[in-house]
Amino acid sequence: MALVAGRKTFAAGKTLLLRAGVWLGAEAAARGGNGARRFVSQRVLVESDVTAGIATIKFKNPPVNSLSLEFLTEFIICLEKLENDKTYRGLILTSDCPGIFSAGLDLREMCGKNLAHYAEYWRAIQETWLKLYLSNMVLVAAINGASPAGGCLMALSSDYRVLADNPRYRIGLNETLLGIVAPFWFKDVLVNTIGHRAAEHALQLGLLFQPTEALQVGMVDQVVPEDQVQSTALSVMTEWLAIPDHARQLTKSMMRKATADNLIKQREADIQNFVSFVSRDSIQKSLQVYLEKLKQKKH
Ligand SMILES: CCCCCCCC/C=C/C=C/CC(=O)SCCNC(=O)CCNC(=O)[C@H](O)C(C)(C)COP(=O)(O)OP(=O)(O)OC[C@H]1O[C@@H](n2cnc3c(N)ncnc32)[C@H](O)[C@@H]1OP(=O)(O)O
Repeated sequence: MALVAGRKTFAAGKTLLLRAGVWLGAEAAARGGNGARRFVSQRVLVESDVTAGIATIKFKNPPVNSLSLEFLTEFIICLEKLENDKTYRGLILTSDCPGIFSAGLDLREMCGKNLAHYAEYWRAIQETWLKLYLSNMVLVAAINGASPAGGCLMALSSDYRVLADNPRYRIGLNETLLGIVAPFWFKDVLVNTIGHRAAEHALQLGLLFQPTEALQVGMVDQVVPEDQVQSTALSVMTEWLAIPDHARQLTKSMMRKATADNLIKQREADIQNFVSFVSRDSIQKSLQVYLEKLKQKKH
């Protein structure tokens, strides 16, 4: 396994410093005789079935798979590796943390840091989304836990969503409950998925849906018993992979390009908006109060 500190070049000529210890791994992994490979990085686990052309990324950033800068850096590298390796036509996104798909953006990255940090963080969030949303692979989200805000966005950016039938696993864009506003491109993805009226309702109230409600509103495509999430994701994937890649990829691009371009053409302005919004005293206060409430919940 190669442990390195280096630089990753992102769009717009910007760079994101890779933290020491990030896996850049040459196929570090055990390679079984049956075509199965397993890449190991600290926060992102990649399992793959070379014969089927399917990889599975398991988020492994306990306790809640928050999207910290370190997690995002590893995740982007893994995505790029899979995207560039033509062996893989399908990718399943799921979690290695019991009961949590992802708690969304890491609130600690948005609190008490300097402006340059907020800008670096937001660029990584944008990059992650663009890579997911525009992936040539078929993406299936096997949602095996709670999925608020940024966690929900990751699921919404997939091509198909399977959610475990557990009332504790709520999913939605709850930003207003934190006193913050979902960025326009989060909103666009939600509108594309559930329609304008339902999205307006859900966004203003910061609704987190239980599985049956999420299915009803169209936020997920299937709700299945918890122990069937992975097998269902796999059989959905097989169905999607039966479609010729070029036709499916062009269709996906036709459906998604305008939404992605909307961000791409104003990435820098979007970063500046985020930085000035999140650094306001009132927003810092709201985020701190929210984090404190999360901590106190236990006691
Ligand atoms: C004018 C227009 C300008 C527009 C500009 C845009 C501006 C802003 C954009 C921001 C967009 C943000 C999107 C987001 O993703 S914000 C994050 C939203 N996430 C949440 O609300 C989830 C919060 N967490 C939970 O609800 C729960 O933790 C849950 C995921 C359901 C898991 O519950 P449970 O298993 O009971 O675990 P705990 O709550 O006890 O949490 C364990 C520890 O983890 C910490 N934690 C939880 N979530 C986060 C998080 N998102 N970031 C950082 N840390 C988190 C929690 O505090 C506990 O910590 P500790 O053990 O130290 O007490």
